[in-house]
Amino acid sequence: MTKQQHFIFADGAVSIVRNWLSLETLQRLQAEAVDYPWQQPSIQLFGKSHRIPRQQVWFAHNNAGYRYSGKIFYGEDYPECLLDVQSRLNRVFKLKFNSVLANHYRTGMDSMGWHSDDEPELIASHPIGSLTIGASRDFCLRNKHTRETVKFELQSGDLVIMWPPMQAHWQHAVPKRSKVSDARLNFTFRAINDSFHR
Ligand SMILES: O=C(O)CCC(=O)C(=O)O
Ligand SMILES: [Fe+2]
Repeated sequence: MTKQQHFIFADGAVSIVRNWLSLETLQRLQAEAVDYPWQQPSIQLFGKSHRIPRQQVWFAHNNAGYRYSGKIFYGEDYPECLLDVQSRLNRVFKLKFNSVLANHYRTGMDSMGWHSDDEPELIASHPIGSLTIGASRDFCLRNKHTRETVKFELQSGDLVIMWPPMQAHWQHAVPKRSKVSDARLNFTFRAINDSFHR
């Protein structure tokens, strides 16, 4: 039995299912991800161009467009194992994920800053699901209004579901951890309106 934890806030909720991915699927997905078309796009910050501190790939049904880091990315076709995992998530939790941002944190020096997954092309009434493989990292949540923060350590195989209206009221981040030398993969599944950027 996998361990489940549910955190209910006044303005959102988070579920964590520890060890949701079997070791076999985890290894298959990790092997598949070696060949993903990883990118490290640049963003403009205070007039200067910076590469994001991690690698990313956007996969989406119907090659749906997603605007992040100031650019529109059109979704790559789904790799086989990632599609299997998404189908299983959709079946088990009765969800409609149709896109996923894959993140590769090469070491603890790679990170993701505070943000909400609240872009207008995402369907706000649908949860966000996130899977972790590899190094354990802290996943931090911060309430936009009260600044309350909550920290979870995510381990290989863990599934997180952020339920609406979490993205409207909370931000999340994966801070740098200089002592971590191993890589971490994260897959953040979303439901996107695929006719938004046409
Ligand atoms: O790596 C993580 O756990 C979070 C990724 C994330 O927040 C995102 O892709 O929007
Ligand atoms: Fe996010």
